Amino acid sequence: MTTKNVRAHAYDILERVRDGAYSHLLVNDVIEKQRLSAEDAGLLTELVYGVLKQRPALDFYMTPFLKQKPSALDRRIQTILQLSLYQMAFLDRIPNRAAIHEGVNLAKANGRKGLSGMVNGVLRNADRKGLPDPETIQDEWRRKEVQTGHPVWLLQLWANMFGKETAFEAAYCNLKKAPVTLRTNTLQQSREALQEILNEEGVATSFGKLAPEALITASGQPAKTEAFASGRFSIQDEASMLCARALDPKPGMQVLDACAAPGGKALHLMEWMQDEGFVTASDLHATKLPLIHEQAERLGLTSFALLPRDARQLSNDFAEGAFDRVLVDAPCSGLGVIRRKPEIKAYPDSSHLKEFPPLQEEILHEAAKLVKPGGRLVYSTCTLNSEENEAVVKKFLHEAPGWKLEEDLAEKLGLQADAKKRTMAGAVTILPQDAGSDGFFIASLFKE
Ligand SMILES: C[S@@+](CC[C@H](N)C(=O)[O-])C[C@H]1O[C@@H](n2cnc3c(N)ncnc32)[C@H](O)[C@@H]1O
Repeated sequence: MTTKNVRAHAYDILERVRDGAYSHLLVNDVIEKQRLSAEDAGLLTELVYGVLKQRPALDFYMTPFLKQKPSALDRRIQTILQLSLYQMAFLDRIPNRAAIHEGVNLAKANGRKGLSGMVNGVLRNADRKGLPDPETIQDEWRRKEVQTGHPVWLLQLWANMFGKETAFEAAYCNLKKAPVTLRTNTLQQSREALQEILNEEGVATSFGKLAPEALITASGQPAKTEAFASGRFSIQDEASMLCARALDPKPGMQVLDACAAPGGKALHLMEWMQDEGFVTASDLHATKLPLIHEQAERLGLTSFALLPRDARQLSNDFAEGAFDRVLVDAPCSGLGVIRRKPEIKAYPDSSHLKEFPPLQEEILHEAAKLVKPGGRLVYSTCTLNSEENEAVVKKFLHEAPGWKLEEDLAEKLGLQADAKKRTMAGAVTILPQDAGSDGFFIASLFKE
């Protein structure tokens, strides 16, 4: 495949993401179906994620060379300019003239022949006169929007929660590449033994900082190893590994994962319990459940059942107090996983965030009914939004008598003071800058 074709694929993906598709699924799909070489796959990933991460900067760069605002451009032309400017501003290995030439060709190929002259003019001007410097932006929020690629509404949301400096730090961190983190299947070997096995297969790793079962990939392709095929590990973010630790189910227990797909935590819970006991992995979307079955087979795990259910109606299936442990890893806005899914920050304002708390509250109440007296309920999200995290838990505690937060959660998880200080007692908030994991929230509840 030529670099030119890789750009055309990147453009198609970016346009489809603007229509609501998920970048990581499309990128993986093109890499697989087109059988891209490692080099082409790297370039495609870089172009798609780079543009999605840096959109505010790319629009800022094109502005001096346009007659209208970037948002008023023909949408396809805006995407083509973003893609070309990304190569010019961020990729040293691509000469500007190649980026310009291919940008013009993309405009022609996508039915924008009449506008290809405009693309040519903007890009040539940018090349000749140089790109504007974000440091010259007077307003601090707008400047940070351009520098971090995060919209002002999101920076302000985080500044209200964590303070301005911490919020900016999280946003800068999201510009980095997310690590590929591996969860040792401790039923097969220790983390140290897995590290050696992977080393022999050409995958170098270091120990994770948050979870004792985590390895961080330094080089190589872990998903292509024999060790992966034979179930020695899974790929899972490190912060999300802490859910099993927080829930801490013992072998032989009855456990419910109420929002289980695609299954990372449910499978971890089975490993945690030595595959003894029973994990009911339930999810609203039946189509997502077979993947859990497939992964369980790979990992050699058998102690589970899959259940396609709306978590708001689980008490139709189970008696009150049927489970020793219940995990609610709730559907959320995903503001902690922006590095992996940068389109998450593309909303023009925060109004879409309002849809989540009512659903989260309902699921939490229903799940709580199913916990045995003396049992434990863990509520987690991969978002950094107090309305979906602390506020949901506080409202639940207010409405559900007898429930309390486990105040020593941060200590139990072995976390630094920061994770605890940022939120209420009995919960932790992990930011991407803490240990390189995703942003994550966990609260652990028990009923007296
Ligand atoms: C954050 S993801 C769960 C990730 C999963 N725990 C893991 O570790 O792989 C949230 C899940 O909730 C599911 N979901 C959304 N609404 C739901 C509902 N009303 N009842 C049950 N599951 C729901 C989604 O399908 C999604 O798979």
